[in-house]
Amino acid sequence: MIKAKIVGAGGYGGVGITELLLKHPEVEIGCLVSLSDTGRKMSDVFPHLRGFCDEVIVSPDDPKTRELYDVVFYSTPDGVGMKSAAAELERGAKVIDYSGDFRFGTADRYAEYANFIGLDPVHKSPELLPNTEYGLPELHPIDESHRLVGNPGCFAVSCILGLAPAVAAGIIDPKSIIADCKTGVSGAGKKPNAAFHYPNRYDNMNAYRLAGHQHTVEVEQELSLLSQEQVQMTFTAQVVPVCRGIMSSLYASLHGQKANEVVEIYREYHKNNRFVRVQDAGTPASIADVRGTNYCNLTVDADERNNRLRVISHIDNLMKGQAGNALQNMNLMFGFDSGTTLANPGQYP
Ligand SMILES: NC(=O)C1=CN([C@@H]2O[C@H](COP(=O)(O)OP(=O)(O)OC[C@H]3O[C@@H](n4cnc5c(N)ncnc54)[C@H](OP(=O)(O)O)[C@@H]3O)[C@@H](O)[C@H]2O)C=CC1
Ligand SMILES: CC(=O)N[C@@H](CCC(=O)OP(=O)(O)O)C(=O)O
Repeated sequence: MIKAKIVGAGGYGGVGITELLLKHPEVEIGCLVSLSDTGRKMSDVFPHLRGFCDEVIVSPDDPKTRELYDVVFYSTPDGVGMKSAAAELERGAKVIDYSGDFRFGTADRYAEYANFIGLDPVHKSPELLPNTEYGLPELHPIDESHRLVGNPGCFAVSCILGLAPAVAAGIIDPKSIIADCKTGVSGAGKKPNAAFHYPNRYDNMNAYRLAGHQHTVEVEQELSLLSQEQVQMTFTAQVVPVCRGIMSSLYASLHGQKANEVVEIYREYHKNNRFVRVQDAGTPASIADVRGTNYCNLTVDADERNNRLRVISHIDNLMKGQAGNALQNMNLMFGFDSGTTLANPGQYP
């Protein structure tokens, strides 16, 4: 049995990993840390956990936080994990951070990301960066040797899994990619603000951060590793009035392949990726098929009239886009089966 600490337990990613770990046969939740929910039982903050997780949430400076936990999840905004992950690693813990803090392997790459989104470009623990892994196990095998993982961004997961086969096979022009991505409201986290007030969200939708969304950097980074050329894309994030789910519509210019050939390339690329399901355009698909699951469903197609790839990628932003993927990483980092507590079909409708 391993012990877990969850920092940011009071937020969506924190409750998400709590729900999953409560069902995990090899993990016990040892410590829940947050800011404004300090002193409250987890089940008072999230009543559906009553009787399942009545642990009291502690503040980041509580002595309990300094005990040794085998795994520490940072479900916190950018800039939190990078300040205390080194101490966790020194104590002997393994660390999985959900933010952008450990998605880049050098201080320069981190600075590029931070500058792109207007954060302080100086990483607080640059010495850790050579040992971090970009935590998308479908592209970067994760195993027991890994001690620090930067869990990817939610849109990034949907785009990278949906474009990697085409980029790796060289069947598209890597400068022609368009990612048109829609997310549910939970993507913005739990803290209320005016833009996410009910009247602004209900019966409404909008594109945002057109000047530069933070996930552009990691998608281009990861796809460029698979390509002979630097990948550049046009990325449009949109928020739509659903609670959880991402639908990314991905387009690029093909070099003449037919739809059935493209589907075969995708099936071959993802054949060992248990959480990626490839289907052709004849099969209906929606976010309802992945809600509450760790699956990424890819509908793969070619518009043969215009010689264009079209892939529709569906994930649950809080699962494969966040806590589910984090648990997949944890399973691999501790030598458990990657699907422990994750290999289930969710609930429908
Ligand atoms: N929501 C999504 O779809 C996805 C989010 N992410 C990333 O996951 C991370 C968490 O996101 P999400 O769950 O949506 O966010 P939430 O805002 O729902 O949760 C963040 C939590 O972190 C707590 N927190 C903030 N600073 C600290 C600190 N210094 N020490 C301890 N706890 C702290 C907050 O406490 P308090 O509320 O009291 O301030 C809150 O409980 C972010 O990095 C986000 O960008 C990644 C993929 C998808
Ligand atoms: C609706 C909304 O605001 N969604 C968030 C998704 C959060 C996320 O994935 O956070 P990271 O940057 O840590 O990956 C966004 O677009 O920023």
